[in-house]
Amino acid sequence: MDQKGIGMNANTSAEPLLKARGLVKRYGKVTALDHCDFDLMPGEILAVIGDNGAGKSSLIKALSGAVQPDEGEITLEGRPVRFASPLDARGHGIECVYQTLAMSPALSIADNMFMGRELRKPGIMGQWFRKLDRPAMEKFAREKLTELGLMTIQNINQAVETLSGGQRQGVAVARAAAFGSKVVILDEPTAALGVKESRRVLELIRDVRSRGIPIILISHNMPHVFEVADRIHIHRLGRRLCVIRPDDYSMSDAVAFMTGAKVPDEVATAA
Ligand SMILES: Nc1ncnc2c1ncn2[C@@H]1O[C@H](COP(=O)(O)OP(=O)(O)OP(=O)(O)O)[C@@H](O)[C@H]1O
Repeated sequence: MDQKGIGMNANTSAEPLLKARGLVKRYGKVTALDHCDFDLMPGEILAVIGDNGAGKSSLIKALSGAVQPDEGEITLEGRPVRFASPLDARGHGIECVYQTLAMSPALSIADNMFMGRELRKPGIMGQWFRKLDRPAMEKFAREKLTELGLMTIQNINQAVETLSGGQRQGVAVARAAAFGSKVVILDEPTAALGVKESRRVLELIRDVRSRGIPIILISHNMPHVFEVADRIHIHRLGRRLCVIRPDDYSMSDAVAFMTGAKVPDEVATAA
């Protein structure tokens, strides 16, 4: 079905930046994605919510190259894509920050920001002896963290294990935003954080959006979802049930849709 009838923001006329149609993912006898559709509009924060086991992770994994769907099509900026791996998806500008952050705790912030993309010294030292250009990496990391207002971090050479949970999440998001990403996917970014740190991460999510990068936010935290999301994709039984805007529905409506206690009306029809 198309997007008619869904109350949307100023992006309504735009084409989805990232779109999926009819995604199917089976694990043996379990159908984790059952002809699932998905639309991420340019510049929006799209929350993905759903009950445990509804298939949210499977959807995100399919969109970020961590699993290959058995059926269906994904398009990025209107072009069909097929991601062989998360690295492949990243190469196309899709950055995923997982719950279990892919960071090396003992390495510095600068090192973590560059993981797999280190800058080498110019000339023979870099090309043949693989010497890292540390000053350039530190400068870049410092600039990016400052841009996102994350310079509460004192020392760029500080090991990531010495950072607070919120700061770590910040580094991961800064990393995603710094490398020219087209889409940033955040999986439960506030799950392990305290109130103050969660606040900071929510602000950071808005900052990233204000830089024009759309965000997919998977979260079980309804107040956070309702606070930052432009639209909310509600996932149920392996597919998109509907998409709502936080202004049009209450949190209890969303939970009722998610659990099947209530059937969405046409304002919320997208599935
Ligand atoms: N690797 C796997 N092997 C077998 N079954 C799987 C695998 N991954 C997911 N599933 C199954 O697919 C279904 C959807 O799981 P998925 O993790 O995508 O849901 P979810 O909405 O992210 O759940 P949660 O909120 O609990 O993390 C579940 O029934 C799950 O058991």
